[in-house]
Amino acid sequence: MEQKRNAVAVVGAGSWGTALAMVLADNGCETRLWSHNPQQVKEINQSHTNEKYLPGITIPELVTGYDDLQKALNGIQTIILSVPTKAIREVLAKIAQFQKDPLVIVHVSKGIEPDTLLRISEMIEQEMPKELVKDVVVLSGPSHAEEVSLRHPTTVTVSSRNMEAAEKVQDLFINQNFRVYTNPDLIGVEIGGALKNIIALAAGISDGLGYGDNAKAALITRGLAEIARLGVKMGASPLTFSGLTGIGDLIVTCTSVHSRNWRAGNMLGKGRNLEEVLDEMGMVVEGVRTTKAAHQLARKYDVKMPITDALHDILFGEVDPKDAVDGLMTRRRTHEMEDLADILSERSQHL
Ligand SMILES: NC(=O)C1=CN([C@@H]2O[C@H](COP(=O)(O)OP(=O)(O)OC[C@H]3O[C@@H](n4cnc5c(N)ncnc54)[C@H](OP(=O)(O)O)[C@@H]3O)[C@@H](O)[C@H]2O)C=CC1
Ligand SMILES: O=C(CO)COP(=O)(O)O
Repeated sequence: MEQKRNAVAVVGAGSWGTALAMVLADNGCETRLWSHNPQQVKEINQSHTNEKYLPGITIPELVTGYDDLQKALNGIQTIILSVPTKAIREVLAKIAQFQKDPLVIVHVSKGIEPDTLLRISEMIEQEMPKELVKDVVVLSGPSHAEEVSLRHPTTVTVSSRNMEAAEKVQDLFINQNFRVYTNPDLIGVEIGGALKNIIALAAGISDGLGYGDNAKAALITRGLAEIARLGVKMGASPLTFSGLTGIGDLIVTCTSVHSRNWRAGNMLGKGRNLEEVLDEMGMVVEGVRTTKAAHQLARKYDVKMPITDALHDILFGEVDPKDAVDGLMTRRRTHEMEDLADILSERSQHL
């Protein structure tokens, strides 16, 4: 593989941080993988494994584990932020305590913060002092860590307000197994990545209830319609939702047993309760908090999001999943494309 000589810090050694560290190492980068768990760092450095998050996978020698965040970032210009959305502010606040030079911050998380309703790039800009941020870039798309760590062909997209920064990140990650595209639509890329987790939970529930492929196709297609309606109202390009970070990530997450969101939904559909499902997963299920945020966003932007609302009722209103599906199927009859067409026409009148 092509040899490059950058040093990069990956902040967060869960499934995704570890798989991305492997891609960087394959590209010849000196890769520092930080975890807040010293035992895990010991395992990474001694056995070159991360059994909890990527069982059976050997991590390349160019990846070194760090449990000291300041040491991991010493002399580093680019960090890959790979902790769950809920942990982002806490980790950034730690970095801001010692960091002196501006960083390129590449975030790879898929969520929206409830209550503030901020996308992750906005959370980073709010949490980090301006002088410590050179650029913020998002990397997103249909990419299960389990398959990336096996070097199976994978495609993702990077976006940023500064497309030169996005192109540098494209160059950092791209290789023969990991193809990286660019897209200037930062809002669309972040919204697609975050909201697909809601639909993946719903698809898991549908499968858990014993429904079939027709129901799954309906959820993916109508799920995409409501994600696009909200995204376009928030300023995204409608085209982005037909790309990797829209339909691409919906397909992979709604149809794969690797998806934690699908798996959690599947258990809910089989009658388990949310608390015990999250305990059993032991890994992040981003769609739960993002459902709360999207339910709030639908009201803020006055957008119809019936699948999100139904999932909100199941997760937080103790509505029985079967009743929620019945509710969706008996909604007032409607035109398939009308709402998005209205939103686009309203938007063009404001241009
Ligand atoms: N897994 C995947 O295939 C993909 C995931 N993503 C996104 O990447 C993000 C991370 O997901 P993923 O790696 O899968 O999650 P995991 O649950 O696999 O791992 C999360 C990691 O973050 C650590 N962590 C949790 N809270 C904190 C904290 N407060 N401070 C420091 N570290 C913390 C965890 O540590 P501990 O072990 O101690 O809990 C763990 O190492 C999510 O937003 C996800 O949607 C995106 C694309 C693919
Ligand atoms: O985002 C992902 C794949 O693109 C991973 O999805 P889960 O978080 O549901 O596992």
